[in-house]
Order: sequence, then C-alpha cells, then structure tokens
Amino acid sequence: MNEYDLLVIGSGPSGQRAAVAAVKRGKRVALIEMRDVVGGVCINTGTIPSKTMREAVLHLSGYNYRSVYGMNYRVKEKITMADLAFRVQHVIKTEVDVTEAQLSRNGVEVLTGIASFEDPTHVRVTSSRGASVYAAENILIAVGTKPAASAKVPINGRTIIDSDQILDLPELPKTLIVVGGGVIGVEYTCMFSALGVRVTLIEKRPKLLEFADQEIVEALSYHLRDTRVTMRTGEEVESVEEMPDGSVVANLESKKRISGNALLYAVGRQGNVSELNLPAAGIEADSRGRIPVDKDFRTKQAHIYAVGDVIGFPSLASVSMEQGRIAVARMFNDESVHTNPSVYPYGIYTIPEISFIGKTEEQLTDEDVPYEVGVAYYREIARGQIRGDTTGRLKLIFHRQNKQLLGVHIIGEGAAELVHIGQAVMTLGGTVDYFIETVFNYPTLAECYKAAAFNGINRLSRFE
Ligand SMILES: Cc1cc2nc3c(=O)[nH]c(=O)nc-3n(C[C@H](O)[C@H](O)[C@H](O)COP(=O)(O)OP(=O)(O)OC[C@H]3O[C@@H](n4cnc5c(N)ncnc54)[C@H](O)[C@@H]3O)c2cc1C
Ligand SMILES: NC(=O)c1ccc[n+]([C@@H]2O[C@H](COP(=O)([O-])OP(=O)(O)OC[C@H]3O[C@@H](n4cnc5c(N)ncnc54)[C@H](O)[C@@H]3O)[C@@H](O)[C@H]2O)c1
Repeated sequence: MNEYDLLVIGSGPSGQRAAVAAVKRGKRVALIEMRDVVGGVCINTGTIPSKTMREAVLHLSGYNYRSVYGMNYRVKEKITMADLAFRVQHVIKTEVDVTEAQLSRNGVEVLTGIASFEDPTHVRVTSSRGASVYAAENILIAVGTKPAASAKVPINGRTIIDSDQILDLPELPKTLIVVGGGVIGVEYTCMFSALGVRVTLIEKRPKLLEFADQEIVEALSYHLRDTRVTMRTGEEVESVEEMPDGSVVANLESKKRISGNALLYAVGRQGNVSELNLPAAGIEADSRGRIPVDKDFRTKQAHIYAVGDVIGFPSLASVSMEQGRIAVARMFNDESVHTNPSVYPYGIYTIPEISFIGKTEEQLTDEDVPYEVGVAYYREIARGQIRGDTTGRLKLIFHRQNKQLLGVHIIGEGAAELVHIGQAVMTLGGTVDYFIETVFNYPTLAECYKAAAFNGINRLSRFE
C-alpha cells in the first residue's frame, strides 16, 4: 500500500502541478506536505499574500486615482495592518480550498508530515501522529525555500521581520528600513510607501533589479523617489540592532547607521533541504540549499528529480509549475512535451507594475545585435487617460533588419497582463508589423503595442 509511481515532496506550485500531471498519466501519486495546509510559499506566505496586499493597498490608499482626484484622495483615511490582513486571509483561504479540491478531485493522496530520505527509494514521513515509510519508483523534490537569515540580524517577528512575517507587523510603522533591493524588497517598498510609510531601501549592488531593462528600472526609481523613498544602493547592511526605545538600527559596512520603527530583511532565500536527509539519497545541495539538476530536472540519481525554487533561478511560481510539468513528462519517458524558456515572462508587482519578456537593451548591446526600439506612453493612449495612469510606457525592441520582435518591456498599470500579447507574437516568431496590421479594441492599453510599433518603424525609416 505504501508504494507509489511518484512521491512528491512539497505542495507549492511545482509539486502540485507535477502531482496532477502524473495522475493524469494514470500514475499512483502521493504528495507530502509538512505544513497543515497545501499551497507552499506561493499561497501561504509569498506570492498570493503579497499580491493581495498590494491590491488592498492600491484600493484603500486610492493610489491609482490620485492623478485624477488629487494627491490627498483616500478611500480609507487610517489604514491599519488589520485592514490589509483581512483581504489577504480571505484570498489565502480560498486558494487553499481550490488547491485541496483540485488535488483530491484528481486522486492525489496528500500525506501530512516532514519528509526525509531513508535511502534513494524510501521516504520517511514524520508527524505528530508518528512516522511511516513510503517507497516510490520516482521521487520529486519540490520543497521550495525559506528567507535567508543572519546571526547579525535578530529577527523578532514584530519590528525586525522577514518577508514571511509581513502580516505579523502589529501596526503600520511610521518609518521602515528595507534591506535588499531584489524583487521582494522592492515590491514591499512600493506597498509601504504608497501607504505613506517613509521607507529607506538598502541594496548592496549599485543598481536595483539588475536583470530588468535599465530604462524601466530608472522609471521605477523616479516613482520610488517621488513617493519619498530614500534609496541607498551600493551599501551593505552588516548588522541590525534593537534599541531600548523599541526602534531599530541598521549598521552599514560604510559605518553609516540608519534608524527606523521597523526593518524588513529580504536578502534572498535558502533551499528547504535541512530536513530531507539528502546524503541518504546520495544527493548534495550547495551552500544556499540549491539542488543541482540537468535540463530534464534530474538530480545525480536518475529517478530523483528536483523542481521549483529549490533548484534556484528564476524562482518564480509561474516557472516552477512549468518545471513540474516537464519533469513528470521526462520521468515517464515522454519527450513530446516541450517548453521554451526564452519566452518565459517576468511580472514584478511594484507600484507601478513592471513586466517584460525577451532581451533587454543591455543584453542586445553586449551581443552586438542590431536593434531598434519603439516606445508608447500611456498618456498618449485614451485608456491611459481614462485609468489615470499617465506615467506608464511600453517599449518594443526589434531586429533592425528583419523586424523580428526581440523584447517587450512595460512599466505601468496592467503591465503583467499586457506583456502576454508580446509573448504570443514572440513565441510565433512575429515581427513589429503584426501590431501595425492588427486592429485593437479602443480604448485599451493594448493599443500601446500599435503606437510603439509605429514609433519604432518611424525611427527605422530615418535611415532609408
Ligand atoms: C514575498 C514573495 C512574493 C512572490 N511573488 C511572486 C510573484 O508575484 N510571481 C511569481 O511567479 N513568483 C513569486 N514568488 C515566488 C514563488 O512564491 C515561488 O517561486 C514558488 O512558491 C515556488 O514554488 P515551489 O513549488 O518551488 O515551492 P514552495 O511554494 O516554496 O512550496 C514548498 C513546500 O514544500 C514544503 N516542504 C519543505 N520541506 C519539506 C519536507 N521536508 N517535507 C514536507 N514538505 C516540505 C513546504 O512546507 C512548502 O509548503 C514570490 C515569493 C515570495 C517569497
Ligand atoms: N514578482 C515576482 O516574480 C516575485 C516577487 C517576489 C519574489 N520573487 C522571487 O523570490 C526570490 C527571492 O527574492 P529576494 O528579493 O529575497 O531575493 P534576491 O536574491 O532577488 O534579492 C536580494 C537582494 O538583497 C541584496 N543584499 C544581499 N545582502 C545584502 C545586505 N547585507 N545589505 C544590502 N543588500 C543585500 C542582494 O544584492 C539582492 O539584490 C527571487 O528570486 C524572486 O524570483 C518573485
């Protein structure tokens, strides 16, 4: 009874997707989860809570309508952490229910407890009710990550928190220090500054979000400064102290000291491998708990696969699900299932939102690819005026000779949805002419594609 075709460890997006995909292939599958609820970091502490909190912030602060009704426009005057938590808890509960129903409808057995390897084909599951050992032909490690910690940063869950503890903040602080200008740090900086919190963002690299197109990052930096965020790039936090008056101080390597009412420590994440007893399976993780895999997500052991955040970059819920789907196809010898990482999108839920696909101008310059750009500004599009977003922009990058679309970079309302139009064109090998020859609904933000294409083609025509 305790034998399966596939044992999945972890119920985040990669584990869930893999478990259901294997059942659809007629396999007997169990999914092991150590929390009381399924959904992983994605539903319980990361993606869903942060995106719901952002929506609550935008709604309650009236942020999107300030350009129309004035800077003092608010939907609710005194916004509390309880207001934000209320909406977040509602969405978490619904998403957990949906996921549980999906797993049970498909016949995935969920085992609650901590998984650890006995040997390469047996996994022990330990819970408060005792321990059982399960055998499987294939095992998928989908254990995700936890926030990186430092002995010099005394996380206390009240004034010094990591990104899993945002909703534990007892009240909105007047001032907040955010350590780490990665996606997590920047997204929360935007949310808190939209609520009127004075945020200091400290990032050790010279630039924020180095993987994004720098013109877009500069536009975001303008917005951050405009909402009174103090940015300290090129500065590293060495230690953090709680002061007797309850405030917090970040000590920088440069000997500066920065004080605030609270501090969010978001300097990256660490693979959840400590409970797994990986040596018993003959597998090793690196110093950040990441498990090495080949292109088919196989570890050193041919029947053990790893997917999702525990294998490292890009650590996105969207990509984690896709990795789960591909790994399952390969473990059951199906080579007919394909994926194309060059058209995986990025959605960064800053305020304003950023989304992109394909190459950045910096990458194309390094690769000596002859390209041209076309830009459309939301303020020139009727829907931009109607929505009250007059600062958004959409940039197309295309090949100068064959006009093939090479990249789409958007900052502004709806960016993460809009990018998928460009994704479809890129996936099908289309050119910017597609946007010129296509009729878009009016008035929509999608019209930005047409305006940007005309702009780019006009630039090209100067050389004819
Ligand atoms: C604040 C934040 C915001 C984010 N926003 C976005 C976003 O907007 N878009 C996006 O695409 N991605 C986002 N991400 C990233 C996204 O959440 C992750 O990429 C995704 O959750 C990874 O999925 P996973 O399946 O690898 O693992 P996880 O979701 O981390 O789930 C792993 C599960 O494994 C369980 N587990 C671990 N060890 C064991 C064990 N030994 N036994 C049993 N169970 C175990 C854990 O309890 C957990 O439930 C965000 C992340 C954070 C932290
Ligand atoms: N919208 C999204 O897709 C989304 C949102 C949130 C998180 N995520 C995922 O979660 C993962 C983790 O995000 P993250 O932001 O924690 O990690 P990260 O690794 O992306 O960023 C951490 C940042 O902290 C900086 N840093 C490290 N130590 C520092 C120090 N002592 N002082 C100052 N700065 C320091 C690093 O230079 C880095 O820029 C990411 O890989 C991301 O893909 C995705």
